[in-house]
Order: sequence, then structure tokens, then C-alpha cells
Amino acid sequence: MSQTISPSELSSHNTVSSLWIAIDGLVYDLTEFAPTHPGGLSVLLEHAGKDGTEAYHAVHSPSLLRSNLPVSKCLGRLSSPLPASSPSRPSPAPKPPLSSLISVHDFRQAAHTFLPPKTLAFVSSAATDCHTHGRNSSAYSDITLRPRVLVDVSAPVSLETTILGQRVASPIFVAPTSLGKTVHPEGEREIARACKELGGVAQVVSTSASFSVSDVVQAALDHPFPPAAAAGAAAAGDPGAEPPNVPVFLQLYVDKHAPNTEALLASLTSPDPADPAAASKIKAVFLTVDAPVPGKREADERVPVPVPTPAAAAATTTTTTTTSTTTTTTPMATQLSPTADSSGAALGRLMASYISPSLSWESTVPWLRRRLPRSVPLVIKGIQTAADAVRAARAGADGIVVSNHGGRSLDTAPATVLVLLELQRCCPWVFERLEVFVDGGVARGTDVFKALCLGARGVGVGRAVLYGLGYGKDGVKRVLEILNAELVTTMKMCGVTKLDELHPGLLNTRAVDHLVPDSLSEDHPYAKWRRSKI
Ligand SMILES: Cc1cc2nc3c(=O)[nH]c(=O)nc-3n(C[C@H](O)[C@H](O)[C@H](O)COP(=O)(O)O)c2cc1C
Repeated sequence: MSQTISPSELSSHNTVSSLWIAIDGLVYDLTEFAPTHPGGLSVLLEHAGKDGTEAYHAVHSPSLLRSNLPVSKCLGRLSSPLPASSPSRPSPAPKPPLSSLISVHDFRQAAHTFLPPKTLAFVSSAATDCHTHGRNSSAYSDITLRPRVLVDVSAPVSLETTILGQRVASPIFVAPTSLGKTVHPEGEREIARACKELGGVAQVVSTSASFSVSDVVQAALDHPFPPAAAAGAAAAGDPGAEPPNVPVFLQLYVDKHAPNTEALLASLTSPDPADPAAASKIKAVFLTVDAPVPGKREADERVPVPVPTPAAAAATTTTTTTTSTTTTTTPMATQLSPTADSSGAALGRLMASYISPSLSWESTVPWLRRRLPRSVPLVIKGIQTAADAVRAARAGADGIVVSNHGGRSLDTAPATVLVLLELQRCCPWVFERLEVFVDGGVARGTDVFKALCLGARGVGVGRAVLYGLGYGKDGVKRVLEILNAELVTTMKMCGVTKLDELHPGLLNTRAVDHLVPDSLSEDHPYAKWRRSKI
């Protein structure tokens, strides 16, 4: 790597057959890697022969290059720095003070005022007409509570429980979401710090996160214990008291190129003698199965693809890849302009190009089970029918997440709380065999309460956490604290002070019962399949 490379030499390697990019003053040969780049080849082509530093850091962690590319692909140092561009980004709108936000809805509204348009569209959008997205939430309000009164609820409520054998501070967990850096420069690492400060909230880290799961675990390990937990241990006079747990799970998208996934799992699960934490880096794997192809999220597709100003265009052709734009402040969006196609420019779709569409019960689940130590539970995320919950149990999964990707994958798929009811009706034994989780549309402590009453072991929150992340770790903490506090209030109002006292009898589901399938049959109850007529 002693070689120095001039800007003019760099600029001559700007094609698919020879694709070099400078990042942080070093020149990388990405020719072989480019076709498998998760964000697509065309993003790299935009930066080919140029300085991609800013675009790279907008979405990736500093360590990602080092961990994914052979050392030999770092060709040398750029002989002279490329002139810095002067992007004309509008300054972000001021944020309402954090202390003024007292509900998840407040956070959502606030995010609409300050997140850049492309980021907001990516985070908030859902598939096509957004029916499922809306019903995920509205189905919770159709289920009513049956409070018990004149019950002594003076005892403090502890939300501590276990998820997949891990001690957690709350049954509410952080659902996996991709590209955290589009919301906050520290992305998923900042979420990890918030989870630790809350005493060990479980966090599922996406394969498409801006930071690797190892980086996220490290951020949590490096972050100080919450003062309350430290004080509690000291007050108990127990120096050996267990520190707050760091329950980080990996959400897995299987790569079209299976060896990439195998290498990822091997690196995260095999004990590394030089790194005692390595063996415990991931406490479970959540295999996502509800997005074999990307959903059609029109709000995300529609946000205008930024058109570089003439000045910026000139700058990009001669010196730098950091385009200034007239329409957006999102660095990620500026990277993606050339990749917009006849379907639009959705970040979700562009990021999903590496995900394998050929997973199956027969091959994928046993293949994955063989690649994971027995101590690492396997959870299937994206179950939407009782029949598939049964398949997951029979395939040897340790858990399932009833999920429709927050309504981002297939519109008019059922609201997730209705699927929980379907499981209760058609295969109640699944709750004994597996840990059942649910996510989608959770915005209130009453929603969490209802899901727990229906047998959920934990309840995931996606967008709400990202809206909180707009304020960094304190925002994430506040979102989760609000939900925890609302859950405790609901429990006490319903005459309950312990999580294991929650049961379906605290709910009235009659308004939705007619929507819940009543059989495991794969057939329609009366419409007949006449294949010959098709
Ligand atoms: C911006 C965004 C990115 C997401 N990325 C992923 C992902 O990479 N992997 C995954 O399994 N689910 C992903 N999801 C789905 C969430 O894990 C979760 O199922 C969903 O957000 C729950 O619905 P909610 O947002 O209404 O809480 C994503 C959701 C959002 C909003």
C-alpha cells in the first residue's frame, strides 16, 4: 500500500471493468466487489474515479470497508487531496424541544418537521395504499380493555422479563431497521446506547444497518452503565451483582450469494480467543421472511430524485462526488440519483438488491440451523398466518415474530394483532413451543398491553424508535420510556402489577373476531379453486 495515486489516475478508473474510489484519502479497487454491493452497482459507478468519502460516511460505518474488502484492494494513498466540494444544503428545520414531546405521536409529528424529505419518505412510507400500515394501528384500537377495579395496585411494577433467554429491562424491544445513519450520524450505535441506559432493552440490528452488528455491540459495551443500575448494585452491597445485559440480536437477510451470509454468521458466532466478547456478539438470529422482494413504497419512490445544480454537476465531473442538490439535504439521496429507474428512487428497494428471493422452509431453515451454534436461537420474522406459525414450529425455530414489516412489504396483509388472535384460535400450542413476538403499529402502552395479553413475549417498535433517533440517544430513550410508562399505567388501571398476570380475559376482541380465520386449512372457506379454468 506504499503506492501513491494521482487524482488523474484515479479518474481514469471510472467504469465497471475498472472501478476505483477514494475514501478518506485511500484509493480502493472495487471492481470485483461492485456487482455484489448491497446498495447496487450504479451507486458505486456514480462515485467511480472520484472521492466518495462523504457519500460513504453518510450511510456506512468507518470499519465496514476494512471488514468487507481484502487488504489487497486498498491500492494506495491519493497523492493530493481532491478539492472539497461546497454542497449547498439547506439548514435543517429547528426541532421542537425534546421535553415538549410526550407521546409517540408527538415524535412522529416532530420528525415530519425536521427530517430531510428523502429520509422521512424512507422511514415513514409503507406499501402501495398503506392499508396494512394503517390497520396495524387501528386494529389495536378496535380491541377494547376490560379493566378490573378495586384491586390493590400499590406495588411497584417491574417490566423486567426474559427474551430468548436474555434478561431484558422491558418486553418492548427495538425492531430492526436499516440505514440508521440517514436519521442520525451514529445510527444504530446511538440506539444501542439508549437501550443500555434503559437497563438492557433488546435491540435487533438489521443486516442492512449502517453499522455492523459488531460495531453496535461494541458501542453498547463501551457505553457506561446506567447510573441507576450502578447505584442499585452498590446499594445492594453486591459487587458481583450482574451488570445490565446487552441483548443484541442480528436480523438476517440471506444474501443472494449464500457464502456471504455464511461468512457473516461464522464471524459473529465462532469464539475468537483474542476477543472474549465475540462468542456472545449475537444472542439470536432473526431471519426475515416477509420481504423476498422489495415492497412498492410509493412515497419513497416519489420523493424527487435530486438533480445536481450545474455547478455541482461540474464539480462532480472534475473533482468530487459530493453533489450539492437543489431538492434534498439527504446525502444518501444524492448518492442514489442515477439509480432511479422507471419505478422511482426508493431507498428500500435499492438497498434490497442483495436479498435472496429463493428462501424456503425445506432448505433455508435447516441450512441456517446448521450454521448456528445450538446456543443461538433462531427466530423467523414475518409470520402472517397460523399455518406458517405451525411450519416454523415444526421446522425447529425457537421463536417467531408476527410481522408484516410495518406494512412496508405487502399491502392488505392482515394487521399483526389479528394474526396473534389467529394463532390463539388455530394453533394455541405454538405459544408453549415458541416465543412469539409481534411488531407493527405499536404507538401506545395500551397496544403493548394488548399484545402481551394475547401471548406475545415481546413487542417490537420500528418507526417510533427512528423518530426518537432524530434526537439521538436521548430521543430513543424518551420514546421507550414513554411506552414503558404508558404500559405500567395500563396495567395498574386493569388491576395488574406483574407481567405474568396479563391474560386474554382483560380484552374484548368481539369487534375484530369476525376478521380472524378459524382454521389451519390452506383453502378458502367456500370459494373453490378451479385451476383448469385459468
Ligand atoms: C425504515 C425502516 C427500515 C426497516 N428495515 C428493516 C430491515 O432491515 N429488516 C427487517 O427485518 N425489518 C425492517 N423493517 C421492519 C421493522 O423491523 C418492523 O417490522 C416494523 O417497522 C414494525 O412496524 P412499526 O414501524 O409500525 O413499528 C424496517 C422498518 C422501517 C420503518
